[in-house]
Amino acid sequence: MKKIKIALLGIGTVGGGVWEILQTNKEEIFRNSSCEIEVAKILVKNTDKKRDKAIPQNLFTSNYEDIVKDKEIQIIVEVMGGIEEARDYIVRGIKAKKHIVTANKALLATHGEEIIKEAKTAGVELYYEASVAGGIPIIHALKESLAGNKVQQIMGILNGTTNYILTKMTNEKVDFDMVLKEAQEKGYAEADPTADVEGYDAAHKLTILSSLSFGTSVKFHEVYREGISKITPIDIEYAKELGYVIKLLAIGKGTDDSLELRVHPTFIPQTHPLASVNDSFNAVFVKGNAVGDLMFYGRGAGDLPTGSAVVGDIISVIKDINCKNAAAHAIEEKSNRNIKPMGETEGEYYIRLIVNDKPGVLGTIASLFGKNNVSLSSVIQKGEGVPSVSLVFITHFTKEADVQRAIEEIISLEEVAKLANLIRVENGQKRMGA
Ligand SMILES: NC(=O)C1=CN([C@@H]2O[C@H](COP(=O)(O)OP(=O)(O)OC[C@H]3O[C@@H](n4cnc5c(N)ncnc54)[C@H](OP(=O)(O)O)[C@@H]3O)[C@@H](O)[C@H]2O)C=CC1
Ligand SMILES: N[C@@H](CC=O)C(=O)O
Ligand code: NA
Repeated sequence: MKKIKIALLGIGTVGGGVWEILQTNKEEIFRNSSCEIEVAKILVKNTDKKRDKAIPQNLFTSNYEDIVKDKEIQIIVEVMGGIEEARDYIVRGIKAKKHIVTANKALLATHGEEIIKEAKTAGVELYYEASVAGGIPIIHALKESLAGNKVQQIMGILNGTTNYILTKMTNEKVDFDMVLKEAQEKGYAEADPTADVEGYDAAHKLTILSSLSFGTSVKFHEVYREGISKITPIDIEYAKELGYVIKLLAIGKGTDDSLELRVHPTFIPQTHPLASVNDSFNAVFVKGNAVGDLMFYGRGAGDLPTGSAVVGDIISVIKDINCKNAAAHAIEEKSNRNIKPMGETEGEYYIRLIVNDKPGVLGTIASLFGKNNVSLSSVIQKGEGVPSVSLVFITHFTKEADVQRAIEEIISLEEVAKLANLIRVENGQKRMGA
């Protein structure tokens, strides 16, 4: 029986899932790869740590040299996280002619281009299915099954933590801070939740997805990013009243000459397929010019779902080694499309203002929207009889820069106390009259 030796860099949540799948699904893995996979070494920070899996102690090392210098190890599986150390280990592994599987979205979003170049130069394989939407096979789908399409749009719920928080806020009408605290206590959200709640994690994933979808090298800093920490139960209630739900969406849209890349809270119609993706689930909606609309749904995190993607990648490497099939990558391709500045993007907008309820205030605000080419489709006023009221507007299809200019002028009015929120609306298409 042919045996292939691999090393794991890390055996935390994801590494533990990989270990478990390799033990439990030996038969299936052999059937699909014609190989027996042996974990020859595991890199950890602390070799003395008590582990809840029965792993032979002699596999552990805290010295990367034990792995990179071992000629029998053919595949390095990086599931340790972090950026600079992971980059160094991966590049050194590639130079030592080892194939790489990684789950590290932060690394790929920041150094993907360099790593892919190194892998190509060395003639080794690099797979990263687990880096976007965990167990959902979206990378494979874009690289293989959808390779004959011009991808026009990708729209995803790519972060489980924020989707869990927004779902709870929607169902239980509770504040962001309260749900976050509870999610941290239950271990759903990290102690430092910034990467998730401020949209960095989703933006890392969108960087990788849009590079593949649009065949161009997208840089992380080119993705517009806004998190969910400013969303309140009031906005969620207005969304409901207007027929929407609020989701943190990662959106990539491509035309022949430009790309739009953004992560932000979004109003989506209650009837949109992404509206019913709840709790910590992920989903990716893809529109291809041949295939039409597709939706991928599943678990974007967790030991076994993410481990499933990693083990699938290990098997792909084994197949490639055996049939010498070079993988195609787009992260390194140079763009011939401009990334649209946020001001040039177009859409509909939900705008909530707190104003002093004086005669004429609505007219003044409406005329400032009009003066800046922003046409309004709905207006709601709540809080009659009190000095401050909420004024809620949904605009027609309009340019972001026009909306921002109108808001700047509106909030400088004496009668306007503040802009309580601005949330972009995705209707999928321009509506009648927009
Ligand atoms: N958790 C998830 O559901 C998902 C995670 N990912 C990605 O997978 C990667 C791993 O995440 P996760 O499993 O959650 O991480 P964990 O923190 O659970 O585990 C990290 C593991 O790597 C080891 N490690 C960390 N840093 C070093 C280092 N500098 N040198 C040696 N060993 C190190 C740790 O060692 P020790 O055990 O000694 O502490 C631990 O075993 C990340 O890139 C993450 O973004 C992707 C999709 C989903
Ligand atoms: N923190 C991420 C998990 C892995 O990608 C999430 O909440 O989705
Ligand atoms: Na995936």
